[in-house]
Amino acid sequence: MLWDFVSQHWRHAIEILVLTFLIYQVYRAFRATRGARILVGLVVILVVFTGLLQLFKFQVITWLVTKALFVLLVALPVIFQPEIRTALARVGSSRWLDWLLRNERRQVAFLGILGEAVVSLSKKRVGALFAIERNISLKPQQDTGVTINAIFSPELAQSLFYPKSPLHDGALILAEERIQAAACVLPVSQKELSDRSIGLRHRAAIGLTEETDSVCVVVSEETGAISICMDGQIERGLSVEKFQERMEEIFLGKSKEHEKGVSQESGSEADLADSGDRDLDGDPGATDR
Ligand SMILES: Nc1ncnc2c1ncn2[C@@H]1O[C@H](COP(=O)(O)OP(=O)(O)OP(=O)(O)O)[C@@H](O)[C@H]1O
Repeated sequence: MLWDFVSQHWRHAIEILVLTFLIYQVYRAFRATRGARILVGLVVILVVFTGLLQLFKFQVITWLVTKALFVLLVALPVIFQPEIRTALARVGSSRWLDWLLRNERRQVAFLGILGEAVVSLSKKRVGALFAIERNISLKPQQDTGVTINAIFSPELAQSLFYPKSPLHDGALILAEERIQAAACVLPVSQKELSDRSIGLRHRAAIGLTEETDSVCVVVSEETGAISICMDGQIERGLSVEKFQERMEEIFLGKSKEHEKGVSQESGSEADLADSGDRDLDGDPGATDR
């Protein structure tokens, strides 16, 4: 009985909620403007008038009012032009937009710090493995290491990976732009890689990204080479510029024009999947799938 009622009317309930929300937002945007009273007055007159017409069933007047309403609808944006501009300006500075912009600014700052840390570790040939949490929680991997829960800074990252530091072995887990834990053990990929020289640090990065949607960044202790792992793929031997570019693409959704050129040169995604390897930047580094 109740189920029948719910299955018949759930769409109406959603419609009512959406309309209520929209009407309230329009009211909020307009309430402090000069035209708000005119709008309220118009709506009241319209409701009363339509009610009376329904009650007395005056057909000709109803027809006239319907036509006039159409003209009014076209005229409304002209009459309320200043109010609409103010309301739109308010939407532009709304908290939602602020939140989105702030979020992007935080991500940009985070990528800047990560870039600084990675470049410095690479120059000094200090081995490092960063695992960046996205939608899937890395709590199980965090629990294998030592909780840090600190603001992420290049200096702290370098100290943690410093070879004589007690926490330098294993991965640093980053989540919500903070260092959550250090010396974490990641699942090592078992798949066969075309490059057999790939060691455990890189395999652990591949392994984690096979199991989760996280992104891993590896700095090789041997060569200082920078790699990015995502979806079980590794992109190796990235230049600093290429690394920054790829990270922006992954986290900010920014794609650079000339990347199209690179992908055209090195073949489509499907070709790459077939070949099993791909060169990302013409360096000796390759991508293993
Ligand atoms: N399962 C794991 N999870 C996290 N880190 C790991 C794991 N296994 C190994 N490591 C890290 O990798 C280091 C060993 O790296 P190894 O030399 O085998 O790898 P590599 O991929 O060749 O890296 P590099 O180029 O830096 O030498 C260990 O000291 C440890 O810090």
